[in-house]
Amino acid sequence: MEPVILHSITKTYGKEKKLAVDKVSFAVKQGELFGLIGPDGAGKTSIFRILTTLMLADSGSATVEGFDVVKDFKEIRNCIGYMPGRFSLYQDLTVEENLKFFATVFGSSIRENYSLIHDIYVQIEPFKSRRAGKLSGGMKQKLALCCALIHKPSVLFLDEPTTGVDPVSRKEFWQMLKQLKQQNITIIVSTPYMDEATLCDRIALIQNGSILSVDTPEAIVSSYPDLLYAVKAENYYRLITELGRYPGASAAYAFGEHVHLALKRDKGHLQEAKKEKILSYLAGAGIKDATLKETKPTIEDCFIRLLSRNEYERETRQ
Ligand SMILES: Nc1ncnc2c1ncn2[C@@H]1O[C@H](COP(=O)(O)OP(=O)(O)OP(=O)(O)O)[C@@H](O)[C@H]1O
Repeated sequence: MEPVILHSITKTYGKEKKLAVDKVSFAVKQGELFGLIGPDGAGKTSIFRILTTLMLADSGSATVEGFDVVKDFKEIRNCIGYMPGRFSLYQDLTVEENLKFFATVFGSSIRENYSLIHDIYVQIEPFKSRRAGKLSGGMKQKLALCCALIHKPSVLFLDEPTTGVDPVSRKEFWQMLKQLKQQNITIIVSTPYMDEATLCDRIALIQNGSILSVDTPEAIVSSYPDLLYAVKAENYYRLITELGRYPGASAAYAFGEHVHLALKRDKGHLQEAKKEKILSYLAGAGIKDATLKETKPTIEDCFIRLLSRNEYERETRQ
C-alpha cells in the first residue's frame, strides 16, 4: 500500500464555501520525493493540513501509512514530520533548545536519532546557542527540517520550504532532500517554483484546487504536443499581442525576456520555412526587429498549457 493516498478530497472555507481543494486524488509511492507544484493559493497548504490531520476535509478520504486521516490522527501524528510554510520554531529558544523540545514532545532525544539529522545539523551546530529568531533564512530552514526529522518520521511533509530562501540555500536544501531519500523516507514537498519540479521523482501540478497532471517531470515535458518558439523584440507588449493573433498559435505568453509562442504541429512544413513565416508575419505587423528560435518546453510551459486547457474545459462545462 502506498504511504500517502488521497481519494477525491474536497475542502471549502467559510460561509460562502470558497472552494480550495477540488476532488483531489493521487498516491505517493514508498521512498518517493513527490512535489506538489502550483502558484500561491493553488491549495497546497490545505492539502498538507488535511494529510497532517490539522484540518478536516469536507468530503473524500485519505490515508497516511495506511492510517485514516480522520479516525487515526494520533497514529499519523507519530509517524509523520511536518515543516509548515511559515517559520514554525520557537524564536526565543536557541537552536539546541528547539531541537530538544521537538525531540521531547515525541518522547525521543537528539542522541537517539542523531544519525538522521547529522549531515544537516553539522551546518547549524556552530550556532547552537543562538536564538532561532536570530538565524538567517537558510539556517532557520535547516533547523526546521532537523526539528521535523528528529522523531524519525517515515513520511515527511514540507510546505514551501524554499520560499523566500536565497538561491544557494535553495540548492543546498534540495541536496539535503536527495540524501534523506536514501534513508527511505517518503517526502512530499510543495513549491511555487517550477524549476524545482525537475528535482522531484514525480510531481502533481495544481491550480485552483484541481490537479492538472501527475507524472514524472520527464513524462510531463515529453508529452508536450506543440512546437515552441522563444521570440524577442524591443516592443514586448506588441509582440505578445501580435503573436497571440498568429494563425495556428495555441498560445503566446511572457516567458522571462522572451515571448513563448506555441504552435500546433502540422505535417509538411519545414522548421526554417515556419520561422520565416512567423518573422514575415511580425514584420507585416510592424515588428521588424524580432528574433526567434525553437526552444524545448519546460515544466512551466507544460503548466501554462494544462492550465488553459483546464480553463477551457471548465468554461465549456458551464
Ligand atoms: N482559513 C481560510 N479561510 C478562507 N480561505 C482560505 C483559508 N485558507 C486558505 N484559503 C483560500 O483557499 C485557497 C487555497 O489556499 P492554500 O493556502 O491551500 O493554497 P497554497 O497553494 O498553499 O497557497 P499559499 O502559498 O498562498 O498558502 C486560497 O484561495 C486561499 O485564499
